[in-house]
Amino acid sequence: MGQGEKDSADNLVSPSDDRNELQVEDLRVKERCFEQREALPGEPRCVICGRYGEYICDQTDDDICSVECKTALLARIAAETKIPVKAPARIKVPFGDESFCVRDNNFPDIPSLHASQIVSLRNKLDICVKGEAIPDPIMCFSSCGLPEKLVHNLDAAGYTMPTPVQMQVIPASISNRSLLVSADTGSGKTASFLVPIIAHCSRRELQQCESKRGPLAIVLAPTRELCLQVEDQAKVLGKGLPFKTALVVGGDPLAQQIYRIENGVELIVGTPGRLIDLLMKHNVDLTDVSVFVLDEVDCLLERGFRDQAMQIFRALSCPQVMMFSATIHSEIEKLSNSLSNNMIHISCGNPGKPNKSVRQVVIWVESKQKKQKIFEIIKSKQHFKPPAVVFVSSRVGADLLSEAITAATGLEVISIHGEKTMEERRERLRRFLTGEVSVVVCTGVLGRGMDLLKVHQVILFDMPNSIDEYIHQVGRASRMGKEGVAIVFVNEEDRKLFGELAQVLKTAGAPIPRELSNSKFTSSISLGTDRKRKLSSRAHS
Ligand SMILES: Nc1ncnc2c1ncn2[C@@H]1O[C@H](COP(=O)(O)OP(=O)(O)OP(=O)(O)O)[C@@H](O)[C@H]1O
Repeated sequence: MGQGEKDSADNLVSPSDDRNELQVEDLRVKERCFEQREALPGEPRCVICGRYGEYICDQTDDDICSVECKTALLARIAAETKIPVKAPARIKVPFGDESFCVRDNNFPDIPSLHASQIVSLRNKLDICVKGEAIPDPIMCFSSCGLPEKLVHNLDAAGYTMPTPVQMQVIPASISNRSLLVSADTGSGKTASFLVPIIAHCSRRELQQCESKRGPLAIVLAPTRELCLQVEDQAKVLGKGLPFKTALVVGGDPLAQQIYRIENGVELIVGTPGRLIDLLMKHNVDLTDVSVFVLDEVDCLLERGFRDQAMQIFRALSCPQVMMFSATIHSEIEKLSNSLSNNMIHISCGNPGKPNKSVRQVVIWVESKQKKQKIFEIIKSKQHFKPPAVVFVSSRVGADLLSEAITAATGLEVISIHGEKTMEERRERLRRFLTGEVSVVVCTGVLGRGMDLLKVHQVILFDMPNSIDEYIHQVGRASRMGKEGVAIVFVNEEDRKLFGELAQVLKTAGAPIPRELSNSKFTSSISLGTDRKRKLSSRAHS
């Protein structure tokens, strides 16, 4: 079919037709929207996913791109006009054999949300969306055509229902849209990109469209620990499906990583530096990569990483791009629009601020008193809530402080930072996560994305370099909305952050130390108070 030609929808098969069992080779039209290309300027767009609207739906005359989108369109209309649309019989298959992958039902369940319900659902869940033809949010994992084994794995992982960010990101991602997503720390962003990736890779495998091919998706993250965590979660959710992963980070043997990729993986999770190595020096074939995720995107597009991330992006053949962080600013938004057109912006909860579930306790501590202060906290049964993470600003500081706390309190305290070998970082993180050790002193390597499940207390011994890093570090104390505490040491040396810190504390309703609120580096704007009136009243007193 020539470009721009419109095929009569008579050739389109709809779920109500007799032939429920579509055979790929029988299809003369695109079955799934990801097979369809992006619409060129001036071309019709699919009313469901926004890709090239190659066909006209025979029942509504709308532009659509595939059988899948036709189904979604008819289902939505049926839901609105309450005409029951016969959903295909689901094939129940026993999950005995781990290696068994279940053919997913080819058609999404009937979405039961009316247009006005969608608006109120988004309002209620603080989901803000910006873009064209945005797919409706899902209410449950089984309502968007995921492989049944994947839904089973989600349930087994305790994910009984999607979080707000997952409700909106998963359907948008499955519709192959490029996304820029900002949502609170600990709100489930990782699964929101892993679930569609696993579904996409499993389908490609099921269709056996090519016997030998390269990886299908890449997730980029700024730290090795975060890559480890993302890959672990991918393995858990992809268990028993035709889905293999490769971890590509510095510090691990390069040859093993290349060998694993060349033996066939669906997903690569890596840090920019090592991935560039594979691309440039070892010519790993990434032509089949159709999904590119940048986790902690604001960090990856900062000076140090940006060139590498863009170099990897340019080596791919115009993939679906999905970018995630809890702190995304306008500069990142502008840059993201250059990576893909027709981008959907999704914002959930209260991003750009510390998670509301974290109680911020900021105390003024002179640098010379910091050690004594942290010893007191850790020795206090009332204030110390292990397991705890202590953030410092330097690698040497992490080693020295962990030794000092061990000596002063008798507790075994370990340090993690970039100078340690990958084995040491893995082993120390394992000991902390398994509860063998109850305090870890670290630099920013654990500051972003790390899902330190049992941690509900963080101590910022040193303030980080930016208020964004502050938001991510205090965010380690609360996952999925569970209460946590962040104890923060601040003094004059942190004056460049006083304004933003005071603003963040004021917004959260957290107490502000007098030295901070009275400092000349804390502008009245950040405190929302008129200091002149305050000073003149003191002049009279
Ligand atoms: N649908 C769900 N139901 C229950 N728990 C979930 C669900 N989705 C994610 N979780 C859990 O919530 C925790 C936080 O998830 P995740 O680490 O993906 O958050 P995040 O938004 O990426 O956080 P950050 O911004 O800090 O990286 C994890 O322990 C994860 O297992």
